Amino acid sequence: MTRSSLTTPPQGAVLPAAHPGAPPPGAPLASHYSRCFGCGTDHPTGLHLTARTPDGATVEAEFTVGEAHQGAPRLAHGGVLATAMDEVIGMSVYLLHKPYVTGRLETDYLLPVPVGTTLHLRAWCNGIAGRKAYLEAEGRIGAPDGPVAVRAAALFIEVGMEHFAKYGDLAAIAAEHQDYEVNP
Ligand SMILES: CCCCC/C=C\C/C=C\C/C=C\C/C=C/CCCC(=O)SCCNC(=O)CCNC(=O)[C@H](O)C(C)(C)COP(=O)(O)OP(=O)(O)OC[C@H]1O[C@@H](n2cnc3c(N)ncnc32)[C@H](O)[C@@H]1OP(=O)(O)O
Repeated sequence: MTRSSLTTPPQGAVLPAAHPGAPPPGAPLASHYSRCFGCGTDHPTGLHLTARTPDGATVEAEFTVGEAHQGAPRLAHGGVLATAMDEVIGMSVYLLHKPYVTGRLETDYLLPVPVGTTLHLRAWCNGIAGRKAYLEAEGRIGAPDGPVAVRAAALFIEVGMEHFAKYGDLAAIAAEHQDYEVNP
């Protein structure tokens, strides 16, 4: 992955331990919001990513490129692929049971991805320093060990729940997340 210093963990960054409340290996990860473009089951044209964690810290998911995801004819749009990377990375940091948002997302496109392709996605954390989480993801064509089509590196920033109340709709999130303390 070609990555900038902004998405490279600094010295002293630590790898997070799996959260005790992480889902068991192989269990499906619930969507964090039913209308999310990446994982929402109620989104009409979203990516509908379904994911699981093999170890409580990393995430695996599949995304099949459809008609709604084209850029050039019959080829996936690069922005849609970046969304898939953002989402799977977001899911991995979400395993830490703290709210984070994407601060920076860097993407390398290595191969074109035709409509109908299933991308096998994987995301993991390279370290945490203060509010900053340094994460990475890859998407492989056709199989978990298939050729790499997309790689991404990201900096996610930890925020308080007030972030979602101030800028978004905290009530809509809270309605789907009884597990989060909304007014700590
Ligand atoms: C109930 C459950 C919890 C919530 C559930 C709902 C949603 C939660 C989201 C995800 C959940 C999970 C699963 C799946 C996920 C989805 C994937 C998609 C995720 C997204 O799609 S999310 C939307 C896009 N995202 C944004 O909408 C962010 C807009 N933005 C801001 O809201 C602010 O910009 C913020 C908060 C980022 C920082 O603002 P701030 O005021 O809090 O802090 P500040 O600016 O001081 O930054 C602190 C330190 O980070 C460094 N820093 C900041 N930004 C940087 C950058 N871009 N590059 C390099 N360094 C950066 C500074 O340089 C400083 O570094 P230092 O401390 O060393 O000085």
